[in-house]
Amino acid sequence: MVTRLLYLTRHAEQDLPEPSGPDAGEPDTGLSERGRQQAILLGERLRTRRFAAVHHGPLRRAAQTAELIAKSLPEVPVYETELAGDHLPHDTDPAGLPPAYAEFLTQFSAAERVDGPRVTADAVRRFAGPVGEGPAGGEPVRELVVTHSFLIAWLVRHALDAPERRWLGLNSHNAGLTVIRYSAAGPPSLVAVNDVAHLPPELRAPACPRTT
Ligand SMILES: O=C(O)[C@@H](CO)OP(=O)(O)O
Repeated sequence: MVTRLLYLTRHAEQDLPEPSGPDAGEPDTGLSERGRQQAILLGERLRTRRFAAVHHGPLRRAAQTAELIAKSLPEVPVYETELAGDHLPHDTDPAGLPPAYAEFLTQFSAAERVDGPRVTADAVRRFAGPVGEGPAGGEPVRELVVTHSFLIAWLVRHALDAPERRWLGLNSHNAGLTVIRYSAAGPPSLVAVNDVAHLPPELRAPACPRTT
């Protein structure tokens, strides 16, 4: 088995229009100008690493982030995958949770509570473990996944073997970097969590507010 270094980033800042009504839903918009700068800087930070692939979710904010990062990673294949999409990772029982978390969970439909955990379990099977084969010479396989806050929270929780409800409250910065190391020698280790050293202070957005 070959060690996998899984690089995870939440998409860069989204360009959000003014809310158009309580039932408008979340629009599938691309990046703001700040978001574009965040993505470019993350790409420059990753430029010296050798990646096997970049994967991104289908929504425009993730696709555009991946596209800008990939400009710094020529030769690296880029794949769109639903596994990196924005899904509720777990149908968490609100009983006993702090009221803010319980309230947060009420927004998800029955379908989202079934489909999200199923896709997320597939994502764990695909990304969260060492790989069967890799480059010669013992070099780890690096993959970058450009995704959304929920999947990063779930993979961090999974790496720590923390109770399932603890995905709540793990929030990611736009274009923040989390790196998880999976080897056959032991449990996953968190190499970096929500690292924004590549962003100047003015580009460090506050953490995703949804579950705080
Ligand atoms: O909607 C949100 O709060 C998160 C959930 O994953 O998505 P995003 O990272 O796209 O903001």
